Amino acid sequence: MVRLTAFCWTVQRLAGWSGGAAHRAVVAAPRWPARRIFVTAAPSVGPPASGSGAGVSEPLSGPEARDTIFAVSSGAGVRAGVAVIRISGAGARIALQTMIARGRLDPSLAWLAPRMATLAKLLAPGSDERLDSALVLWFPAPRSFTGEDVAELHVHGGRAVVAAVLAALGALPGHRLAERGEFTRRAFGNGRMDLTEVEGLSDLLAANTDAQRRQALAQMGGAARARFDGWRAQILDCLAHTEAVIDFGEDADDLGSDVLRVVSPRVAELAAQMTRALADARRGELLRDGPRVVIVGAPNAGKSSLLNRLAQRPAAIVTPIAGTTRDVLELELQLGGFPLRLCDTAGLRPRDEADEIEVEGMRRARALLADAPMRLVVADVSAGVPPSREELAALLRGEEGADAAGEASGAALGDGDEGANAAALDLDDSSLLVVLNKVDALPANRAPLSVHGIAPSCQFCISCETGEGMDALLDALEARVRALLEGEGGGETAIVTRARHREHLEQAVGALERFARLDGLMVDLAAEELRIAASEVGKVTGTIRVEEMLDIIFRDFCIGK
Ligand SMILES: Nc1nc2c(ncn2[C@@H]2O[C@H](COP(=O)(O)OP(=O)(O)OP(=O)(O)O)[C@@H](O)[C@H]2O)c(=O)[nH]1
Ligand SMILES: [K+]
Ligand SMILES: [Mg+2]
Repeated sequence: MVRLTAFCWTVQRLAGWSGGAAHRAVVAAPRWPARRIFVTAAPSVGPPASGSGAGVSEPLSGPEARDTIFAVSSGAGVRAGVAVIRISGAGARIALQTMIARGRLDPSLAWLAPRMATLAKLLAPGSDERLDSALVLWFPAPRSFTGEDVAELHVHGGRAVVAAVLAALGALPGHRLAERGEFTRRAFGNGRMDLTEVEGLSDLLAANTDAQRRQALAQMGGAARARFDGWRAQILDCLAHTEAVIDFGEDADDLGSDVLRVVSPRVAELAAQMTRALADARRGELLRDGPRVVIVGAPNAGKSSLLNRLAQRPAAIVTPIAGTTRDVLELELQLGGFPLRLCDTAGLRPRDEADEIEVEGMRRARALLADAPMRLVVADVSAGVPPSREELAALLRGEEGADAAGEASGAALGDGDEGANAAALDLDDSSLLVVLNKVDALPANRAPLSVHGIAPSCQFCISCETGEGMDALLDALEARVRALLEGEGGGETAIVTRARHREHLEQAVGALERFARLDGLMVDLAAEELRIAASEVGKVTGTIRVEEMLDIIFRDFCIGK
């Protein structure tokens, strides 16, 4: 990241230095909303825009800002065999006309077949200095990723090559480096993608596991969009029927009951469909982020050793001193193609045996335990005695029990803590696995150990030292993570993949439910509820735009995407 930033700075400075003052302003200007449009129809480079003439000066905002943007799309700052530089905007054509030897001979670009790779010599604008030979791809608008004219230059990946080509592009009037996610933002602005598809693309770029890749691909391909658009269209249809009644004025009351009689079952069915989509145990969101698997237990039980075993590296400090771990240590892992976030925590013990730092560590451990979708409770059985069910329950509950939530230091735990503690207590919950560790210290011919009163399928004898029993534990963990993320649909992709979707959908369902409670005399109110529902669903796909939300979504992208 640091390297990337530093690299871009160099390019910006190079570009600014090689061009005139106007170019410098264009290239280095930090934000895009308040840009000006540059008319780039002239086929030659000509003198740079100087604030009048070539520049049309009414300020544009949002996706309408129409500079020609360019960026390395193949991972800036990375040394690789090939670097892909993408150019989007009306000026993409100019770039090809001025920087490609054949483009100068025949500016009509007739020799450049759309969407076909063409080998070409890249020249510095205004000189015959050869920058590289490149594969050039030309995607005339609107059949391109952004919906604008797009050119791709596949150049050699050396830093000097890439810097020289970027500097040359920056010297063209109206051309500037793209910002984070700006290509995608233009694709969205031009209707090439809706917001859920944009988010799918963002998730695809971030996907670390197969399951994340599958979900992201489905979403990018419009799976969620189709559902949300379908719902919105149906709500709008119901709204049209309802609004028609309002126009009948005096006679509206009778008509109102008639229409609501027809529309109501449809609205109820829509609310039911949306409620079903919401009742997915948040698996779409969990899969994006990776569910948390929290390791808890008494000090020295071997929690950090277990984390290191699972991570296959010494990520956490392990010592024989009880109370070694204090902070929460979280690692991202893959298990059977699924992501998870494994958390090591401070050992749980009576407060009066712990120092101040440990007490804070335990508070954090309990807070995590409370809403973790998976828990591993580790116990040391090297003495040959497994813990009792009651001992485990007491460990998870903590002596403070519910009163911890009321304390000032526990404020971050929030109001729901008492209930959450009770949930953490449920030893029969299949999200909780009991891990009996250090069996290597037991005699070889020992009788198998187990905690009385806990299902055999939920407890595992292991040794972090020798690795004994790890396979069975991993199998069980994988099965549970799979069940959590695939749900009962057995792999049908979730359409609610972000809290944002959930919030809007809940609002929409709320409006539809209020609609259902109105009678035929309140057609105005009924129409208003439908309008709210349609608008909330529209916010998910971006049909209804909320600028702040767009900023947040596109900020997640890398430069060049
Ligand atoms: N023999 C044996 N020793 C183990 C095993 N697992 C952990 N230990 C030892 O137990 C001690 C404590 O291990 P840790 O992993 O630090 O335990 P912890 O639960 O993280 O401890 P705290 O962070 O202090 O709560 C260390 O000396 C480990 O080497 C095991 O499977 N067999
Ligand atoms: K320890
Ligand atoms: Mg530890």
